[in-house]
Amino acid sequence: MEQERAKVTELQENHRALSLQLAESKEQELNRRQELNIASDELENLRKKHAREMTDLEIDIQKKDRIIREANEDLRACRCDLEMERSTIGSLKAVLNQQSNAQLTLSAENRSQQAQISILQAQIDAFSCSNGNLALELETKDRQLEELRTEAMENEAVRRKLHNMVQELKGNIRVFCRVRPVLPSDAQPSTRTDGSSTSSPTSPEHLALVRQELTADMTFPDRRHHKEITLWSSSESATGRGRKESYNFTFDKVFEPESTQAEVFEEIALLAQSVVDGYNVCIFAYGQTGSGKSFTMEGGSTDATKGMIPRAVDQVFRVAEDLRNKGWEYKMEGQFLEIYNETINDLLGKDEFDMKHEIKHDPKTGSTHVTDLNAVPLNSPTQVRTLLLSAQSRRSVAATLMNERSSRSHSVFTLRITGTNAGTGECCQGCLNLVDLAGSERLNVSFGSGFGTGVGGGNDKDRLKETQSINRSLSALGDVIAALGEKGEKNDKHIPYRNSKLTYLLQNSLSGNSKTLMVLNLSPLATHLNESLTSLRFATKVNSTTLGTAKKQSR
Ligand SMILES: Nc1ncnc2c1ncn2[C@@H]1O[C@H](COP(=O)(O)OP(=O)(O)OP(=O)(O)O)[C@@H](O)[C@H]1O
Repeated sequence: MEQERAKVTELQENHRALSLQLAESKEQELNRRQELNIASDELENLRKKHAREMTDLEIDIQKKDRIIREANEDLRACRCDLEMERSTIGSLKAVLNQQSNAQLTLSAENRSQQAQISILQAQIDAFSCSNGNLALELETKDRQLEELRTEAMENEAVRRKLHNMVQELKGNIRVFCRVRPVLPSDAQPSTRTDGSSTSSPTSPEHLALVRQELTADMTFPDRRHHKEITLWSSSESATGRGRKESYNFTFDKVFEPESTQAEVFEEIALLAQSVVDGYNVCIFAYGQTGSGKSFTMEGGSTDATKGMIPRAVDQVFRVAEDLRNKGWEYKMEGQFLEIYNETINDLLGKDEFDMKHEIKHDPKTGSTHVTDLNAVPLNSPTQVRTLLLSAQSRRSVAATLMNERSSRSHSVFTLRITGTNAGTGECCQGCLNLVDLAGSERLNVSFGSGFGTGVGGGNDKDRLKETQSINRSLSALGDVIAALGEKGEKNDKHIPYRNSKLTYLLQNSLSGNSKTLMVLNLSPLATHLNESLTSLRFATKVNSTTLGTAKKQSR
């Protein structure tokens, strides 16, 4: 028992010792656990830190990778550049080689040119000796040229004077004849008399063919002076044989269809110039409707096609300007009227055509005046062109009521010029009348037997009145010219100027106090051959009419 007790005690002692050991172990375990917790916290922190550092490192690595890639790219580009530079250097070296070769050649050439220069210099030295002589010769030639120029100017003045004298001595109405070209509109089927028509009326071949067919047989035999025109007509004799008859006419100038406005004006220029010298000049266009009167007088809108009125005005202004430095001062004014149904209308007026105008002549000065007619001071040729345009539009406004007014009325453009020379005290007045007559085909009776009042056509009352009035005035013109032709030396023949407004207005231009030119316009068409022959006979009579000598209007 004792033993048992001792054993229990020993066991208890062991138990206590073991409990103590256990407690110590537990405490140690607690401590260890705390340490373990701390260590695992630290481990966690270290892990997080490590992860962060790893992320940073990866970003860093990526950056570095990018930098490396870029550096590689740069390197590649640099290599390319280097390659290119190398090839450039290679080609530059080749060029350099070529250039140095060329330089060698140039140097050789340069040396040979230097040698040539030396030779030339020697020649120049030799020439400069004779240069002095040449300069003297040149001076003499210049002097001679100047003398010739002065002589030419003097000759020109003499030529003009002689021209005026010839024109004064000639004393008759001069007549130009102008044939207009065939126009595309002439080839329209409506113009054709045979009533035929073809498939393509506007093709060039067709037009050429139709033109040939339509054109009257006309020739111009005087190739040198251009003064003749011959018309040919074909007819059938009683025996059925074809017969050709020719009609030859001679005028002061004949203009063929190809003639230009400038060529026609060249012949008229000196007449226009005489106006500035103080003469009265009258140019009138005569011919059937559509024969080119308005084209000749007024013309088209371009410089090449402008007609006699604008060209004459330009010329008058040019001459007046030239005479300025000889002390002459000029004043110019323009009037533009039409005679329609024996009534004068002011084409430069502002009102309706209801004003009555009367024609007055001053026997002392030989000047003509139309009452209440607008006289527009003219300062430049451009202003005249504007005036002509406004007159045309005024006429065409009337034409909407009257139908083709221009061929049914006479128009008269008048340019008056007054010149004074303060130095010499001289004064002169000139007057230029440019007349576009109504179509002459309304005259059915030929000149010489006296123009009748045959009616041209149409039942319409206005047309009848127009036709009668045109007939009256054109036949009055024929009568006046016939009477002037018969006047002879005694000067006692009555001239019926008062029989129409037209002849009364142009009295001073027709009575010998004026240089008068008639431009006969002809149609080239075969259908108008008879009308052309009538016009040519009338013009021939006019051409042989002696009016007297034009007088200079000066004080
Ligand atoms: N020399 C020419 N060159 C070119 N075309 C011309 C020529 N002459 C006339 N013409 C043309 O012929 C046509 C008729 O001419 P214009 O009107 O001048 O005739 P006109 O005799 O004045 O007729 P009207 O009596 O009806 O006024 C116009 O189209 C005009 O442009």
